[in-house]
Amino acid sequence: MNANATPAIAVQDVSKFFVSADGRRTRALDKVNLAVERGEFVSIIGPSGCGKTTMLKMVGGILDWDEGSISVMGAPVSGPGPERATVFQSFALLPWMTVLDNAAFGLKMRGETKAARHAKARNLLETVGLADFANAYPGELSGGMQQRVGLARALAVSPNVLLMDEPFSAIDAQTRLILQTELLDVWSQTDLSVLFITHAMDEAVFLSDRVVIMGARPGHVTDVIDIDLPRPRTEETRRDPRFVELTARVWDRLRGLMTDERAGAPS
Ligand SMILES: Nc1ncnc2c1ncn2[C@@H]1O[C@H](COP(=O)(O)OP(=O)(O)OP(=O)(O)O)[C@@H](O)[C@H]1O
Repeated sequence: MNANATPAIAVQDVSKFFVSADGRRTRALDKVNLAVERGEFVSIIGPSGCGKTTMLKMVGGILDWDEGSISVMGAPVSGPGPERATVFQSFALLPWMTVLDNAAFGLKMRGETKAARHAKARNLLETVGLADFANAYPGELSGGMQQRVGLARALAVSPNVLLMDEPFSAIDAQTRLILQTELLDVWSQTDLSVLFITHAMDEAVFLSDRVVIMGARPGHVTDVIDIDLPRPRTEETRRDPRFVELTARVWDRLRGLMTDERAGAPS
């Protein structure tokens, strides 16, 4: 990490309002501050509706905000950009395209030649363990395999910043653990900065350098927990007493927020 560089993602005092069908203006996010340093892996966790996806969409440049500023790699966000790629919960693959063409899709949008984009996509399919499935269609793959294609597609465009919106939540629990390790393997070989949304506390702790906890109504950052577990993280990490302790700390904080929410208290 270059300590002198501007953060990969800088969200400063950002507020967001939504207007409902009856014209009511609701504050969805309240003065959110968040930084992801270059090469850092940061997760956001928080109760349903606290604005996690809204945050990610704003950083991705597909949703405007009302107050504050957001910059990525030192430049103000004014729309989507080539330095950012997103991996979605729903995989968002095109069912009529082969795995290879799905992985190469972002490169096609950038106007790269077929030979160049296929060569790059093949490389990435190899990285995510799907080299033998290049000619298959998404419908022929398991959920875990489809999400590996989603990851290959995102990485193909060589982003600086990877935005991940609950990417493993539709995947069975065992495969999910394997994908977490695979993601860290890929990340450790790059200088990617990752902003990762999850509902799973153990996932947030296992993956991250820092876990950002958000409360709801309106969405705001309540805590940032440093995850001082050594890397590389392995299956041993999950049995480390420090891992258990940090996961419990995240849960204590979240449980407090949820209890406050049920009682109608501000968190
Ligand atoms: N397009 C929209 N119009 C109106 N309200 C919206 C819109 N999108 C989101 N909201 C509201 O903003 C708040 C934050 O939503 P968001 O989807 O970002 O939360 P979240 O933390 O990602 O939730 P979940 O964990 O359930 O996915 C919610 O109260 C939601 O109802």
